[in-house]
Amino acid sequence: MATQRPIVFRWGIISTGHIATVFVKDLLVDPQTRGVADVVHKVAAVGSRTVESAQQFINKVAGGDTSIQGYGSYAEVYADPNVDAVYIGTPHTFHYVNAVDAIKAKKHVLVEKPATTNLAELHALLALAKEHGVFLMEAMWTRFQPVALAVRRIIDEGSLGAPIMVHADLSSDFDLENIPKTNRILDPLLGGGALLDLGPYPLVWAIIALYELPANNRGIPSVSSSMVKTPLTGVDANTAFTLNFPAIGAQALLSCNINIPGVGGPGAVLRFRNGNILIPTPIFHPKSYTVQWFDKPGSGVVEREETVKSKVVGGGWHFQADEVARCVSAGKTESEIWGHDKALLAMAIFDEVRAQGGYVLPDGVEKVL
Ligand SMILES: NC(=O)C1=CN([C@@H]2O[C@H](COP(=O)(O)OP(=O)(O)OC[C@H]3O[C@@H](n4cnc5c(N)ncnc54)[C@H](OP(=O)(O)O)[C@@H]3O)[C@@H](O)[C@H]2O)C=CC1
Ligand SMILES: O=C1OC[C@@H](O)[C@H](O)[C@H]1O
Repeated sequence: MATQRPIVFRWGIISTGHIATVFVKDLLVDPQTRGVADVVHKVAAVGSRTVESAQQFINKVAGGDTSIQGYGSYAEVYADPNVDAVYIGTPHTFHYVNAVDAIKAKKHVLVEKPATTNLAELHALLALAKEHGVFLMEAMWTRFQPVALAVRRIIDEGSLGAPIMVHADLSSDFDLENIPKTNRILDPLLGGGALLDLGPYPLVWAIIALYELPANNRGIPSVSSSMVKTPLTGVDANTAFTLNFPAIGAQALLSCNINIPGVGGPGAVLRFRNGNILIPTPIFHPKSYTVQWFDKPGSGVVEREETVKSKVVGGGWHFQADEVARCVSAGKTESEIWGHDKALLAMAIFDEVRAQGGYVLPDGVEKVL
C-alpha cells in the first residue's frame, strides 16, 4: 500500500522575541513524537528589524541552519517565494499592520493572540484575507492541545449534562515595579495590561464549554466587567469579566491579573449539572484534567473522579501549526476548530471590557476604529 507523503509546510517567522523562539523550537520538534505523520514543518525564513538579530535567532534556535534565510526586515519575509505562511509574533499593537502586509503579499497568516488590537481591525483584516483568498487564524494554541480536545469530547459525550458556570483565572506576577515602562506588559502603546495579554486564556475555556455548545448556536454573550489600572502607566493590572449566554442559560466568571501569582489548584473549573471538569494551572497549557461526576444531578457529591495526564513533547505550540498546514493544504481559509467567529468574539468582548473599564489606548495605536 502506498503511503501518503507528508505536507512540507514552509514558515516565515516575523520577529525574534520570546514567543517566536518557543514557536520555532516547536516547529523543529519531530511531528511523529505527537503522532502526526501528515505534516512536516520547515522554517524557511526569519525576519527581524535587524539582520543581526535574525541571524542570531537562527543560530540560537535552529542551530545555524543555513537553509533558513535571515532578513533584516519583515517585508523581505512576505516577499519570499519559499514561504507558504507567515507567523506573526510581534507585540499586540503590530499584529494588524504585520498581517495586512503579509496578506497583501498573498501569504497565509497565523497571528499571535490577541488577533488584533480591536474588533474593527480584525474585521478589516478578515475582509482583506477574503479578498486575497488566504488563510488566517489567531494563534489560540490552547484550543488545539490534547487537553482541550479531550474536554470538548467529554462535553459532547453528554454524561456531565448541561454546563451552568465556568470560573477561570490567569494570574502572573510580572514584577511591574521593576520592569521598564516600555515593556509590552506595561506600555499602552503596545496594548499593555492583563486583558489583552492574559484575557484570551480564561476566555478560551468559556468558549469551549459554553460558546461552542450546539445549543448556543454561536450566540453572543452579554458582558459585564471591571478593571483596576496600575498607576505606573494606566494599563489594567486586574480585570474581571462575566459573560452571560442567554441561549443556554449559562455564564462565565473570568479574570486576569498581572501583579499577583495564581492561587494554585485548578485555574479553570467548568461546572455542569452532573459534575465538574477541573483544569489545572497554567490554563494556557494544562498538563492534565480531572472529571468529577456527582452521585445524582445537582447533588455536588462527587461519586467518581478521573484525572487524565497529557504528555506533550515540546512546548505545545506545534498543534496549532499542524492545523494551519492541514487547512491551507486543503484549500481552507479558516480553521473549523478556531474559526474567525471565535477570534471576532474575543475581540468584541475585549473591546467591551475596555470600554466598560475606561481603558483608552493612545491615539494612533488602533489602526482601524
Ligand atoms: N501564545 C503564547 O503562549 C504567547 C503569546 N504571546 C504573544 O506574542 C506577542 C509577542 O510577545 P513576546 O514574544 O512575549 O514579546 P517580546 O517582546 O519577547 O518579542 C516581541 C518581538 O516583536 C518585535 N518587535 C517589533 N516591533 C517592536 C516594538 N516596537 N517593541 C518591541 N518588540 C517589537 C521584536 O522582534 P525583532 O526585533 O526581531 O523585530 C521583538 O523581539 C504578544 O502579542 C503576545 O500576546 C506572548 C507570549 C506567549
Ligand atoms: O500568551 C501568553 O501566555 C503566557 C504569558 O506569560 C504571556 O505573557 C502571554 O503573552
